[in-house]
Amino acid sequence: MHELLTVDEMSRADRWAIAQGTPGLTLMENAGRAVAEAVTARFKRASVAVLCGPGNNGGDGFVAARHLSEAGWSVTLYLLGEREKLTGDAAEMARRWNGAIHPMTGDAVRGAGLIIDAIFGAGLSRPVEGVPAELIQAAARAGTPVVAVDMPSGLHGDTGEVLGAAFKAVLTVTFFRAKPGHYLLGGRRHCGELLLRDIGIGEEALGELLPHTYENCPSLWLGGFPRPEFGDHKYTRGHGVVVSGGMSTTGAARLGARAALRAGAGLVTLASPSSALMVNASQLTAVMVRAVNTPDELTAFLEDKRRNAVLIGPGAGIGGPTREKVLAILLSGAAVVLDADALTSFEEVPRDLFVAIEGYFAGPAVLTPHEGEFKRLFKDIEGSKLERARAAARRAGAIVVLKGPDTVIAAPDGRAAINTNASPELATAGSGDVLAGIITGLLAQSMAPFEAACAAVWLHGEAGRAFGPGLIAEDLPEMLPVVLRDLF
Ligand SMILES: NC(=O)C1=CN([C@@H]2O[C@H](COP(=O)(O)OP(=O)(O)OC[C@H]3O[C@@H](n4cnc5c(N)ncnc54)[C@H](OP(=O)(O)O)[C@@H]3O)[C@@H](O)[C@H]2O)[C@@H](O)CC1
Ligand SMILES: [K+]
Repeated sequence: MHELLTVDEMSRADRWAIAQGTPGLTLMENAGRAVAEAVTARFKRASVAVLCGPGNNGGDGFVAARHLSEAGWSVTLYLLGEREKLTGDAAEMARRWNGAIHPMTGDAVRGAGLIIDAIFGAGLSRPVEGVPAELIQAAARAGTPVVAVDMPSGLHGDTGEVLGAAFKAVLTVTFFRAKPGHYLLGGRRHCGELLLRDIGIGEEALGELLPHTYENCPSLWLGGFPRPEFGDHKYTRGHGVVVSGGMSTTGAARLGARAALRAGAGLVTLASPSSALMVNASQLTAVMVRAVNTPDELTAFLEDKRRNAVLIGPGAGIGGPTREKVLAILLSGAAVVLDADALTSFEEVPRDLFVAIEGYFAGPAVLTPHEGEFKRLFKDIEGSKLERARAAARRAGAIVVLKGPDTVIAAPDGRAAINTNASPELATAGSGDVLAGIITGLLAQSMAPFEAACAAVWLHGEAGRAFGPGLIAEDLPEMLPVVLRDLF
């Protein structure tokens, strides 16, 4: 499992390991050595500037400098602040460093072939300014490769936010478990390659911490992923329903329906207004189409409980009729995916939606907003993308998939996953409709909603990667067979 630890959880893991008998000095030695080993394995020998900060991140820097120097590299070490002010393990590692300790000045990286950034790690507590900020600019101007210890200095480990300024590393070596900030957008932009190294903290630490943030990887949901078994027939694989928009906005729903079918739903029906029936019917083959016009007709249509997962929103239109249909679906007890217009339709009355989701008869709900739709429904929720998705999931009582290059999937119980496999090609019209359709297809097969949303986001990312340049939304469902074959 790919757990992510917050800065606070990481320092608790450190303390736990120390309490279990692994000295802090050993952890720091292992961390610094791992950095030196990563550097010697990846870079040609160069003159290295090791930039050490006043805390334990700097301590790791002293260790890395020692190992690189012992390996015959030319190392110049710069310290931010006074040596006498170093304490604890970092002070001891400074004693073990035999070379000179230069004061950190604005020209510390001039002429360096490689920079090791050990200024600030998990202990970043305020915006970076002064000499470190100057060095960040100088490194960027010179194009000197930067290897970051734990976090690029300036990047916050929990939020991925840049405080003041941050190094853009080509490689970041972190320890035990990555942090959310490594994978949220700022981290993706600043960390370069991310290497995770064991430094002697036992896996049992996780049993103490009970982390609930994850990188979205198959290990998180593969165990619950529906796979057809011998003897299954189409009805045992679930029946997805996608609500179509009117005559001129039917394409989005068809994309979703196709994706639901490709994701494994046994049957998929497009619930279409009569006016759009011909348009839809002329474009569909395996997906069925039925005339469903009003909220009452939708209620009647969903009385057949085999129709167990419903997508509404793509092309649905904004306003009262869409709201009524959403409420009808929630009352039916089917699992529901609310996307696009189905979300925006509740902009003025979000409470009505949340109350309906919490309703006695309501099935599981998955909300798939992009940033704009999110702001319309959760106007007052602020913080990092991770914090916002989590708070929204709790408020709505639903799974929230906050989309973007670093999509976050959050559950009301506090679990959250950050997705890391999205390719920029996914930013294309209709891509979100396909994602909503994949979720619907998995829900139809009775996959648990948090896991279904995580799996769908991952499959969507892989499909985009598998197709590559030139991708349009229509291609995504057609890539699912390849992706699924690789997955199993
Ligand atoms: N614990 C362990 O056993 C292990 C930990 N490990 C390593 O330790 C790192 C965490 O160490 P850490 O907690 O000492 O924090 P660190 O990142 O060095 O920074 C704190 C110092 O920076 C200062 N400071 C902060 N922001 C600033 C700013 N903007 N501008 C100026 N100053 C600023 C801050 O000052 P203060 O806020 O106290 O005034 C304080 O002096 C972790 O990332 C990993 O690399 C590994 O060795 C494995 C074992
Ligand atoms: K650093």
